[in-house]
Amino acid sequence: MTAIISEETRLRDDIVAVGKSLFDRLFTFGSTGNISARLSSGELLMTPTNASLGSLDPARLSKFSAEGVHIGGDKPTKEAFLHQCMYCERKGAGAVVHLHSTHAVAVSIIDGLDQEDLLPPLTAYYAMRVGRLPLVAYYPPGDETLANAVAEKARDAHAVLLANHGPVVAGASLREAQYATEELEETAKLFLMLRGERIRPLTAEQRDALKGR
Ligand SMILES: O=C(CO)COP(=O)(O)O
Ligand SMILES: [Zn+2]
Repeated sequence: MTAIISEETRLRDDIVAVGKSLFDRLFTFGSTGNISARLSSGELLMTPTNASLGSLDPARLSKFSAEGVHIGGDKPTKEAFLHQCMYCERKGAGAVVHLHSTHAVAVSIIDGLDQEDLLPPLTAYYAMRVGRLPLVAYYPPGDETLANAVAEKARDAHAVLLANHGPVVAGASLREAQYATEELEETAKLFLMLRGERIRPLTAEQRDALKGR
């Protein structure tokens, strides 16, 4: 007999697998970071507050109705409003990943970078998966007034960097959000490694040639 696995069961398992993979590879630490994903009904699954992404329980993920009401699972991440505001601004988003990945956090603390586009297009994959990375001003974690600041920046960018905190990235699918978050972190690492060197980022023409890839 073939078991029919529902969309929700599969998505719950995917969130747990992506969380564990990111945690095991040191993309976030302790109980930091949170993940959400959207079901075709418009309902959202989210990681619970104070949970380690390395040991999530699929049955205990928080669930929100399409109208944004918490309807099941453990108490949701304190950044639930942040995830919800990304879905509002990014209509095609199927998932949102927020991490405290070290090199991206370091970039979020450097003064004097272009606040509308923090990192140069060092590689083709950064240009393809992230594109532009604006900075969102500092707010304490879980501060709901952060939503307006994020909404403003997320209107024209699917990845934003919270000052002195970490990245928030939307993707059409959970895998796309994961891959873009990883690309962002690796590019932040490259950027820090190359500080003080004369560098040769992609030109505008080279970037344009990547559109649609
Ligand atoms: O990253 C975090 C806060 O910004 C983690 O918070 P939660 O444990 O509430 O998800
Ligand atoms: Zn955080």
